[in-house]
Amino acid sequence: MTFATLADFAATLGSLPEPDAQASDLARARDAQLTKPPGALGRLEDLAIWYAGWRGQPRPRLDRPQVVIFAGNHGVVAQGVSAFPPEVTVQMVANFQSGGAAINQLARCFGATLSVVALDLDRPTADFTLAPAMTEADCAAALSAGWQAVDPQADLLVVGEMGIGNTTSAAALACALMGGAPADWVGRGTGLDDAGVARKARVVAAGLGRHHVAARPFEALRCLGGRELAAMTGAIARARTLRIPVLLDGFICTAAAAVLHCARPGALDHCLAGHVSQEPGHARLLERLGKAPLLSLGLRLGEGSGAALAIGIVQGAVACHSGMATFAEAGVAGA
Ligand SMILES: O=C(O)c1ccc[n+]([C@@H]2O[C@H](COP(=O)([O-])O)[C@@H](O)[C@H]2O)c1
Ligand SMILES: Cc1cc2nc[nH]c2cc1C
Repeated sequence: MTFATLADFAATLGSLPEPDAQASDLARARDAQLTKPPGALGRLEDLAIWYAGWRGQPRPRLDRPQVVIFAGNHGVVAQGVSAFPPEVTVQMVANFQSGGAAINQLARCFGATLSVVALDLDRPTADFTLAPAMTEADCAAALSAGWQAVDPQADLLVVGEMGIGNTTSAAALACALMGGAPADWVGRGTGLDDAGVARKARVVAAGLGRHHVAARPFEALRCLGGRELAAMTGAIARARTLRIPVLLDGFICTAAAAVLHCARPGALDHCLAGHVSQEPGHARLLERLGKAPLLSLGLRLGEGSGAALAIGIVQGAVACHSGMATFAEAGVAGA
């Protein structure tokens, strides 16, 4: 599917599938019979039941995790908001393609396929302190690219990103969607010092002053976001239509997801927070979304890394749920 307008994309949120209640009920009943004290697998039990509901299978398999990394460049880097130069975006895309990045190693560890989608890297978005980051056509094209990147055969999706400057876009987007002050949403990103963080907050404030997007989530995405953020928004929505569970990565990924939540409450019910990153706005945003992260490892890399690690947690939960013997099968006495 290709979207020509933001309204075309928004229309896809009108009829989203829900989890299969019968599969969740049967999974819950199975969980109660497995050879462990009730609740002894903690959050893994809820995870397995959640996964079973979305997949529509009481005893699901998890065989085909997919990681997709979207890359974009940002005009707002002209404001001095990143510790790294913008050329790093295209250089890291080459690194992903040749297998040298952290995400290549992590995807391999968990048996996930990895796709890399570079979005017009030679045509950065506009500096949002001066103009909307994207035209409607650009934003719709990026949403479409995300939508199309999801493999319909995947049974778990990680969306990640690469884009020098994108923690500034994510902070502006989060502030527009959730309110509060720019200082609540900015952090060091790739390694700004205190003066850099203060400058970043002023840049976010300038963007919010210029674009009046309150209560218009897709306009906030268009004016303040970036192509890789819009692509993540599109991919997360597409996964929902396919009932593919999603693991959210760091601050930028979660800001992109929050657009869907604000446009249609419940639109992220198929998503779990893979981890909480070091970027201070991430924990705040997850709290606003009501999502408790699976991992908290002090990561601040992006590129899907924290969510990829969490694939292993979901694999563990599903393997126990679907592979364990019941008390009756194993001849183990109950409590
Ligand atoms: O995932 C996160 O929470 C995260 C936190 C800090 C930095 N990053 C990554 O660093 C880049 C953006 O940082 P910056 O300082 O250039 O805005 C981008 O490529 C992200 O993948 C990612
Ligand atoms: C080197 C580098 C690698 C990254 N991976 C994701 N974001 C990144 C930012 C930098 C600077």
